Amino acid sequence: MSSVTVRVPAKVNVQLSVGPLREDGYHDLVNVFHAVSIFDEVMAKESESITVAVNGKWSDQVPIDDSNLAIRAARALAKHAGRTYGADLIIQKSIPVAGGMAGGSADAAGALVACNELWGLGLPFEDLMEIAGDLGSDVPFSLLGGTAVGTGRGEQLSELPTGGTFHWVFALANGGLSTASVYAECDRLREVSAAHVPWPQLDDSLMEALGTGDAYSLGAHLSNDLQEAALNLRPELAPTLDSGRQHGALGAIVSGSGPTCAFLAIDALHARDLAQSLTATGAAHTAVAAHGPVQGATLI
Ligand SMILES: C[C@](O)(CO)[C@H](O)COP(=O)(O)OP(=O)(O)OC[C@H]1O[C@@H](n2ccc(N)nc2=O)[C@H](O)[C@@H]1O
Ligand SMILES: Nc1ncnc2c1ncn2[C@@H]1O[C@H](COP(=O)(O)OP(=O)(O)OP(=O)(O)O)[C@@H](O)[C@H]1O
Repeated sequence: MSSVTVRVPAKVNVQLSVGPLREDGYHDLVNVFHAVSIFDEVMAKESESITVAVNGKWSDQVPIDDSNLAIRAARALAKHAGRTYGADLIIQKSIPVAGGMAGGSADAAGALVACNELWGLGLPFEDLMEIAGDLGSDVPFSLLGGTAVGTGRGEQLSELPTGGTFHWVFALANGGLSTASVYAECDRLREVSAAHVPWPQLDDSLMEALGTGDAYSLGAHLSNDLQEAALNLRPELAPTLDSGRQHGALGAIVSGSGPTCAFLAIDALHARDLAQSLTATGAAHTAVAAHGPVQGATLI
């Protein structure tokens, strides 16, 4: 086999509950991930060494040195297999960079699946999940896809059945936000308010909404403990969220660490109209309609 291609989805967090800061600098979470139909593609081609190239809209914002998460994933896989392997990784990027939609994690997950196939390793999914968890808290979910609850750092996953397809609009922002800075701002706000930080709990009403496919109830129960921090760092996101609500979004929320804003629509037609309204009114410069849940990293 001389080349393989893997398609990997973006994510939105429909519940992101952040526990107290841990000694290792991470936070324990209840993180309800939902994979949506905005995809990066990772192609792996036979080569002597491991390299990466990035094409597409956001390519100029992605590092192509050893810090690229796809390169790190390929190296971690080769190390796990105990041999030196090579692959030219070519990423077709559609997921916003540093947008809170796990774009880098998607590329890492794509590289794991693609190189496992290209190199004929045949490693089981569980091994890939373990390597994924060491690469980043969101990487296991990019492999798994669907809808799932993440605990620990977000890397310990349990799949959640959903009762239907949900329709979303994502308002993309100019420039990204660093995930670490948003968590740090969340800690700072908590320190200032001196409020007790409760242990994160799964929202039963949200679970029921997902299970029955009730978009109205899901919209009412979306929650993100990082939202206040993201809005503090990017105050211009507040009017974007308001605008989506005014145009009939069932729920409006910052996606993960932001700055992408996610809007839950009634159906596909409403999502299309909502995307148009958000751009026509200038509330977003780009708005993309998508649906979920979709599969995780998949060979195509
Ligand atoms: C905001 C989310 O995207 C929600 O899914 C994730 O929690 C972030 O996942 P990620 O981008 O894969 O993050 P990682 O690469 O593991 O960590 C980046 C940084 O985010 C912070 N971080 C991340 C995950 C977590 N549970 N607690 C944290 O405090 C830490 O400062 C860490 O150094
Ligand atoms: N393959 C990659 N694609 C995008 N960014 C990458 C990649 N590899 C490394 N990076 C670096 O990681 C940073 C975060 O990018 P990413 O797109 O993963 O953020 P994010 O979507 O906000 O992450 P998350 O939602 O998982 O917190 C970027 O600013 C970039 O410097």
